[in-house]
Amino acid sequence: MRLEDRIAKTDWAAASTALDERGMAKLPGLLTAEECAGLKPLFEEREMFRSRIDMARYSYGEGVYQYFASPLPEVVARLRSALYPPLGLIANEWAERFGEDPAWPEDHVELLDRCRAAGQTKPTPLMLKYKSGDYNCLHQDLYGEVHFPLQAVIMLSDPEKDFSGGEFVLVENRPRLQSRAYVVRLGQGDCAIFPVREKPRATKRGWSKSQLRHGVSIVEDGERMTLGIIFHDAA
Ligand SMILES: O=C(O)CCC(=O)C(=O)O
Ligand SMILES: [Fe+2]
Repeated sequence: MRLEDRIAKTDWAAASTALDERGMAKLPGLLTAEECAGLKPLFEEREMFRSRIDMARYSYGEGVYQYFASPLPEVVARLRSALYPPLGLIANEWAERFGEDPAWPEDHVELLDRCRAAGQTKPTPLMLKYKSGDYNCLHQDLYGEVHFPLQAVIMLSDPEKDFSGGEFVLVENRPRLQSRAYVVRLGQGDCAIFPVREKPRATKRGWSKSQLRHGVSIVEDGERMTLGIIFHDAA
C-alpha cells in the first residue's frame, strides 16, 4: 500500500481520542521495514543535512541528530505533507477549545508559506541516532513564532534486534498537578503523534492547557535511530 493510502486508512478518530486522553497517538507500522532500512543509511550522507548537532555539546542529552537540507528525501517529504491534513483538523479543534482562531490551513504548503512569511525557512525534519548510554533530555521543538501544535516521530530501528532501553517518553505537566509520564514502546516503522508544546485538558470548568515535553530514556545497548517530523520550519 502507498504511504499516502496507509495514512488515509489510519483511524484518525481513534488517534484524536488517544491524543485527548493520553497526549500521544501511535500509528503502528506507518513505514515498512524496507522504508526504514532505506532511510537509516542517509544519516551518513552529510550532504543530505543542513546541520548536525552533537547533543552533549548543548547539554541536550547524548547522541547526534541532523536536520535534513532541502529538498527533503522523497519519503520524508511525502510523510510530512500526507500526515499534515488530518493533524491540521485536530489542531483546529484544539484551537477552538482554547478559544483561539482555528486557522491552521488545509495543506502543508500553506503552512510553509506562513512559516516563510515569519522568516522560518529552514526545514526541520531530522534524523536522530543514539548509541549505548545515549539519551534525549525532555524538551519541546519550537523553532519560531509559527509552531504547528503536533509533531511525529517514527522508529527506524527494530527494538527487537537493534537496541534495548531508549523508550520514547512524553511528560505532561497539568496545572496544579504533579507531572505524568507516558512511555510507549515503538516498534520498527511505528509512528507516535504528540503535542509540540501543549494540549487541551478537560476540566470541570472547561478546557485548560497542559504542557508537554518529550525525550528518550537512556539506551541500554545497541543503536536506536528515529525520524522526527516537525511541521513548521525553523528561523
Ligand atoms: O528519538 C526520539 O524518539 C525522539 C526524537 C525527538 O525528539 C523528535 O523527533 O523531536
Ligand atoms: Fe524532539
